[in-house]
Amino acid sequence: MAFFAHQIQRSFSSSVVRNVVIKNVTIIGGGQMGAGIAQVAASTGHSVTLVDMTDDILKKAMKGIQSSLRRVVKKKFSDDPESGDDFIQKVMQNVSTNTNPAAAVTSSDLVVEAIVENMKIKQDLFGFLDKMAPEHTIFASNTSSLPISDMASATSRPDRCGGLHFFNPVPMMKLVEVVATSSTRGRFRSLNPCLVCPGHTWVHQRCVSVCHGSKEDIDIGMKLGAGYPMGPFELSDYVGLDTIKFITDGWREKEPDNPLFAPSDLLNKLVSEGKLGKKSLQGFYKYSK
Ligand SMILES: CCCCCCCCCCCCC[C@H](O)CC(=O)SCCNC(=O)CCNC(=O)[C@H](O)C(C)(C)COP(=O)(O)OP(=O)(O)OC[C@H]1O[C@@H](n2cnc3c(N)ncnc32)[C@H](O)[C@@H]1OP(=O)(O)O
Ligand SMILES: NC(=O)c1ccc[n+]([C@@H]2O[C@H](COP(=O)([O-])OP(=O)(O)OC[C@H]3O[C@@H](n4cnc5c(N)ncnc54)[C@H](O)[C@@H]3O)[C@@H](O)[C@H]2O)c1
Repeated sequence: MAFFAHQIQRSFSSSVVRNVVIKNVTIIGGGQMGAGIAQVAASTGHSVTLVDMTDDILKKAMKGIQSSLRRVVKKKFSDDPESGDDFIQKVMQNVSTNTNPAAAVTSSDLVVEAIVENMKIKQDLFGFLDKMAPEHTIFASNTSSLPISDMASATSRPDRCGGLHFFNPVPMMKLVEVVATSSTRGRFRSLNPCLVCPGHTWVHQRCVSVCHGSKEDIDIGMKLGAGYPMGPFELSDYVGLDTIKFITDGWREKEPDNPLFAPSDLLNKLVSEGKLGKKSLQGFYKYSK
């Protein structure tokens, strides 16, 4: 994770990208993923600007980063709590917030987008930021399922666009997928991580066909029998049911006849009722603050 900013550079053959020193990182979207990415970027010494639409959202994000850092420090500095406090203070000093994306990218070396999983909204953002950011700035998306090349096409810098797909919760998960496109001609081939993940389609199939009344059994079964830390319904709540819906609707648009991607009435109902999972305190399960 310490070298996350360099991973994207290593996947590009272009010297323009490879020679950029990444110091200033702008994260657009201060939800669960954006806040986590801001935390790891700031913890590895980068100067981070976190952007979202309102100050309230950003305040909540900063609070979340601070409490996650406390959990990290509890382990990392278990025998030296004072150094732990210093670490938290230093990391928090590396993060500033802004509700104005244009101002936030003026001296950015790397922008990581972590907003809603919707191509049109992401393309609008990429197109807008392209006009505001310096020429050398690299654009990355944290998308779960959308083609990076379609976002890159909204910019004049497709050779400097890629994917940095972090996993949730970012401070705990050690995997980051680096996604290149044909324009970046990198060492990595362009891929759409979640579109090729059979586990996820298995979950979808189960949810469509058998979830009525048996989610607890499925979750317990997968934890006890397969060693998963969370069952598929718990994990869906953790990811966010709105995000899951965006992803699965996108799959269906691409392959309308594939029975694996048939719509889930239950998922649609929960999302329409604003039951988005852990972040709204209700999804498949109920949660307390
Ligand atoms: C109808 C439905 C259709 C479904 C279709 C499916 C469609 C496809 C879905 C695609 C989704 C794609 C999403 C995305 O693109 C990709 C992803 O990110 S997938 C998610 C990947 N993440 C996981 O799989 C997480 C699995 N869970 C875990 O690993 C653990 O449960 C946990 C989250 C680490 C929590 O651990 P627990 O033991 O359960 O709980 P604890 O609270 O005790 O935590 C343990 C340990 O971790 C520390 N910790 C936890 N969270 C944080 C944090 N945010 N920051 C810092 N530290 C954290 C905690 O302090 C504990 O430390 P300890 O006390 O042990 O020292
Ligand atoms: N949730 C996960 O487990 C997970 C894991 C990996 C990747 N992702 C991807 O990360 C992205 C974000 O997911 P999330 O779970 O953090 O979502 P989230 O709903 O928690 O947060 C999204 C944030 O983006 C903000 N936002 C929306 N449009 C914006 C705009 N135009 N400008 C600035 N801010 C804007 C929202 O206010 C919100 O705070 C999605 O593309 C998702 O697919 C999610």
